[in-house]
Amino acid sequence: MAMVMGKSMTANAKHTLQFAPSSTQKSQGKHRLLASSVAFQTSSSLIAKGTTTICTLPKSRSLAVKAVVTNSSATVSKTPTEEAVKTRNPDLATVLVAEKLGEGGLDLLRKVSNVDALYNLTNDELCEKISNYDALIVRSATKVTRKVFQASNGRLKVVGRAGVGIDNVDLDAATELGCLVVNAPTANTVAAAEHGIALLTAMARNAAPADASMKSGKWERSKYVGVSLVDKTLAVMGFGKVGSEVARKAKGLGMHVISHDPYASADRARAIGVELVSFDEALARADFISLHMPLTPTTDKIFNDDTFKKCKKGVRLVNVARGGVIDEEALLRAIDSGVVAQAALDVFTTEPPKEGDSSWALVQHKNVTATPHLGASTVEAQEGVAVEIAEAVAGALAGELAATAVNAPMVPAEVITELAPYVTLAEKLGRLAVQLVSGGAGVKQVKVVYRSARDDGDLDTRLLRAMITKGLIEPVSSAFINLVNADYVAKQRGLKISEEREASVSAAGAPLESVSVTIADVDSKFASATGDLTRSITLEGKVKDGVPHLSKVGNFNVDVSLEGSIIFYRQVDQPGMIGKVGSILGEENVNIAFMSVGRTLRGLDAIVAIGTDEDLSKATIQKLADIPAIGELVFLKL
Ligand SMILES: NC(=O)C1=CN([C@@H]2O[C@H](COP(=O)(O)OP(=O)(O)OC[C@H]3O[C@@H](n4cnc5c(N)ncnc54)[C@H](O)[C@@H]3O)[C@@H](O)[C@H]2O)C=CC1
Ligand SMILES: O=C(O)C(=O)COP(=O)(O)O
Repeated sequence: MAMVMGKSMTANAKHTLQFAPSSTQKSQGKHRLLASSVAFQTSSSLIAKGTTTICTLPKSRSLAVKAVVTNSSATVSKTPTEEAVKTRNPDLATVLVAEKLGEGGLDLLRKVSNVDALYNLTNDELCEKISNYDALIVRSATKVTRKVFQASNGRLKVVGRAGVGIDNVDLDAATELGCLVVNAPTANTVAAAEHGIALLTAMARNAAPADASMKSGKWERSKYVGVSLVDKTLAVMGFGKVGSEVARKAKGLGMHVISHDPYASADRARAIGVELVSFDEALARADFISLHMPLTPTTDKIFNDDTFKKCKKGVRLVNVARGGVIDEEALLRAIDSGVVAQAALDVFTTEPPKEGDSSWALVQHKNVTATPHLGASTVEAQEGVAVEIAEAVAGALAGELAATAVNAPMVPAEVITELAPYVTLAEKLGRLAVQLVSGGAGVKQVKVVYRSARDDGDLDTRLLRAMITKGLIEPVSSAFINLVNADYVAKQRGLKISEEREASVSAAGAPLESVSVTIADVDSKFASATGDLTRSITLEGKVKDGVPHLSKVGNFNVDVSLEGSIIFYRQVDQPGMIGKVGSILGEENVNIAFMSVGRTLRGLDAIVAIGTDEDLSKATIQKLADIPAIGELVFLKL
């Protein structure tokens, strides 16, 4: 008699708890996030409609989301006060705010988490502390490097960038380690655009040097004759949120505005009277150039010696984007040669500039107007950004994937709502299937078949694939898997997941009729789970009345709700079996939640799937396995 207990696998099975939003949170405005958030579900429970869990933390650090005001308060200290540590609520997530954040955001965070506001940490100090935190909030000064993610030992689950540019966060490292990165992309747009215009006008009229001259007691009217903006051509490089706002304002100043942005829509540009042109044409025509693109490998030093050669002599340059989009040495040369008449810079390659470097030399140059990265620094923008990022981080900790996630696929809220029970089903199928694998060859090939009446374009399977991956990998490893890193982790482990669609005519309205997961090229602890192919394990599931059900084990039809734990066994189809099994479970106080018998032919074999509320002891499993008519038996945890 082949009898296998699922012990070694189940011992490894991890229990994760989702962060589900409470009504309190929703009443505090979380519903705004839900409207455009991606949800992600864990193994442990069903979720509120429209949300799914992106972050699952070990139970000990689970976030009981409730309105609790902790005693931790904003401080400029580098370590939390003893009082703050003592009064920490262990049921709440702990958030490190590493740069100055508006009070509105801090208040919001304090209601749902323990908050340490510790500013001016060095990178080493951040690395030392980060393993104490579930979330980190930064602005542009903190470099969230791979070292930081590694130093967190897997605890850090969310990084919130209180602003737009995420060039100070190592997104590859975040993604690989399953850490969600969110930003606050809208609240500082107007501030940055206003600062761009402030620098443009201040530069044209020499406001800063004239002010410095007057403060030194001089009255130099002829030295500071400026240039007019009206009728001049402004090239806005990057027609995104800030760029288009600058364009709108510059139109109001009577400028002729052209723009280069490889991804901008011509209609949007036309709507505000802006002509979209090529990069070279923008340079050739502009009297003023204003930079508004992100710093990426493509835009790194996009303004260099070659670029400046293409500019009109005497062009004036404004940069409120990122210092790195300009080769600063080349800009110094261009200013010295008169190609660039003036520059107004808010951002630098090195912030703050250090004596001797190119940023420093630019700041000191008489033709340069400089501000210390002030684009987002208005009272209004900082309050807005603080609330925007606090909502995004709290939402992510509560299991929602904020609309501003920058390293996870965005799935519309209505798709999440619709797929929620299938997401649970997908994880549980993966979790069950991998527990049926025997031997140490490892799972390398998995085929997922979605039976659906929907067209391909009408069924987004990314969430389902990610959850199957989670289910397959988490029970047999220490990996933490979520929507952020599922594909990455699968690839790292050489796990190939192929997806197929089968058309079905039934299940009117439902996105899916069934999902099946086949692990190929493995031996099974439960031979009956192998389907038509030898050395493969196939499980199929369906959603009934919103509840995930197992519908097939190998070629046997079963119907068992996927809750609690499951016993599978193969038995000779004969009377009295249910009674025998039931009384053994009863003696051990194990409650049967569901039971399903699937047989091939009367009198031949049957597969029985029993859902139990309690776990089975080794002795109970042995007693069941010893029943003579039972051929093979496994106990699996969901
Ligand atoms: N100085 C400061 O305090 C602030 C700086 N910023 C920076 O301003 C920049 C723009 O921010 P948003 O408008 O909010 O971002 P956004 O994402 O709305 O716009 C960026 C635009 O740049 C375009 N782009 C990408 N590559 C380009 C290229 N090679 N050439 C031309 N355009 C390109 C994109 O298509 C997009 O339309 C970012 O670098 C951001 O970090 C934003 C806020 C405050
Ligand atoms: O939002 C951005 O991209 C900014 O550059 C603002 O940076 P800050 O948050 O002021 O350090």
